[in-house]
Amino acid sequence: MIKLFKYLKPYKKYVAGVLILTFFNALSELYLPNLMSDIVNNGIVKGDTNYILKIGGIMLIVAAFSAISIVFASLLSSKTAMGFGKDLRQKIFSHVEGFSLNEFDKIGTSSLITRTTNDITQVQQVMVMMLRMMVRAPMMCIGGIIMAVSKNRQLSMIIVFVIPILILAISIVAKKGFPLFKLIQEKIDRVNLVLREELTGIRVIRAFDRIDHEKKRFNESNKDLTDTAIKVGRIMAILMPLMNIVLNFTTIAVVWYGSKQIDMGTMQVGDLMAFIQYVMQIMFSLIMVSMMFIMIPRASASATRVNEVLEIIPEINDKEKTKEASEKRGFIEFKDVTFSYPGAEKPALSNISFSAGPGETTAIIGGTGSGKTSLISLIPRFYDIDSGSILVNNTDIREISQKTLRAKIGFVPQKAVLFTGTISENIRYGKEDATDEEVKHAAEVAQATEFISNMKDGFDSYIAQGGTNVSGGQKQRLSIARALVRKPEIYIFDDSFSALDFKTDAKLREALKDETISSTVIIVAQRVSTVMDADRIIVLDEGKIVGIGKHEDLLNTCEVYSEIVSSQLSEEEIA
Ligand SMILES: Nc1ncnc2c1ncn2[C@@H]1O[C@H](COP(=O)(O)OP(=O)(O)OP(=O)(O)O)[C@@H](O)[C@H]1O
Repeated sequence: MIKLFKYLKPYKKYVAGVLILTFFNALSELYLPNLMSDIVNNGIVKGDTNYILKIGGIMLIVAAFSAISIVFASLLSSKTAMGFGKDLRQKIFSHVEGFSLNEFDKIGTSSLITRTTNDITQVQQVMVMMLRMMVRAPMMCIGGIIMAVSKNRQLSMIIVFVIPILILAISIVAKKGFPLFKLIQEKIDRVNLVLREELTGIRVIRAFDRIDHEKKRFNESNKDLTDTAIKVGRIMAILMPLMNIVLNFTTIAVVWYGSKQIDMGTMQVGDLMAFIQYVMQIMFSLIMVSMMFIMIPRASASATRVNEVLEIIPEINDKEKTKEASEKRGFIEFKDVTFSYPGAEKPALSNISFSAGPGETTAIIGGTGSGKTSLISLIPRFYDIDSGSILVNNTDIREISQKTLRAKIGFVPQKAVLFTGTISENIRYGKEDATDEEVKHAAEVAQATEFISNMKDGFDSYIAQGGTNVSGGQKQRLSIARALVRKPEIYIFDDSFSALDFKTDAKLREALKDETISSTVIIVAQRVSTVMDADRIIVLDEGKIVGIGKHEDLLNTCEVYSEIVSSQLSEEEIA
């Protein structure tokens, strides 16, 4: 958790303020019983009303000072903790933004969400408590002991006897509870994961009538979390009554021996009353420390999880000195590229070599799992390759900054992703400063204008979370428009026409021809009709190129291609 303290740096003035204010608060609280003993011994016992009023007045001032200082200390500590949480969430978010897809797979989306929300809140809560208790608890404990000893040395022996008992009790309870805290956070992760899967997969769950099964799965993980939390709660619940028993017995002992001393005339009534208050203060400060001991392990389990994310060094980084790609536009070259996913037994792609240039359309076809998506994911450097090189405009993509590289690319993913916001906002995602004309033009080329104008608010119509209020084909067209508005050097379409009917697919490809005349186009497709006209067709099979050329050539030379073609087209279409 200490590692996270560096995020407190911007708030050091606040932290200093809290420490100073709690210091004064503790001082005044330690002073109050002393004043009370004075009022009893010299005012009440002697019947001196003036003295009572005078010391009473001072007591009121000290109490008011104590109250004001604690109010401001609370305010500052809350501000610090909230700011700390905000900064940390921001830090995680921007760090995670730099992750390659491998790192996302490693931690998992659900866990990343829990870590950014719940885990940070745990750390934040303890931060507030620590700020307030760090100075106050030791001061009240040590100060209380000093004051108590100064009031009566003999009676103080009771405290010496009780403190080790308390410390022992706290340590036993804490030792039992510690391991369970980490477990709780992991179980929250699990609940989040199940919930996420169930919410995103609700249609499949209903269609396959698996609601009962999913309910059971959620109940199991929910119960698991609850059981662990109850277990921790039970262990921790012992602590408070235990403390109270010790506290009450201590008070009884103090009153017992104190009254005997008063009887013998070796102690004054006021001193006994002050002594009892000091004992209370010592005990309460110990209770506070023990509460901190309860919360710190949980927060430190959370802090470890947060640190795990922050300590991941993204595999894909820009070199210190990045090159600008040359003046050339849109040239792509794969030179003997081999790539494997981490932990995979064999490469997803082996010895891939080809080149593509502006004004050309390169299509990639192959059976499912043949490596098409993997291949095009390498161009924007979503993953780094094992061997070989990928050149864009004659420069290795590892030499160019990721920002420069990606600015050259208009990427349309296999699964269209839209963001909450209006249609025009979604299209403008490709180019922030696109004019209304540019947005409209992109929509037109993507064959989206018709359905957009049929929507209630046209381009201002609202896209619901996850794009659920538009159809699959409409989503695809909007994500195509988003790439088009960028006017990039390189277009990558990953099976992006699959949800379109044949007519729209043909119209869209026709409109794209004019639009992409000076750009390099790479299209991944399952349909032969989509790739037939391409300048170059790459046929993939089990991660290897088994054919490369034009449609007519491949029909005669590539067995895999002719099999795909004959399974899809009629004799006349092939000719
Ligand atoms: N993130 C990943 N981690 C590990 N292996 C993966 C990952 N993504 C894909 N693979 C594996 O790589 C191989 C190629 O997958 P890829 O998605 O590139 O195929 P594809 O040709 O695009 O298939 P489809 O047409 O079904 O989309 C498959 O065997 C797949 O199991």
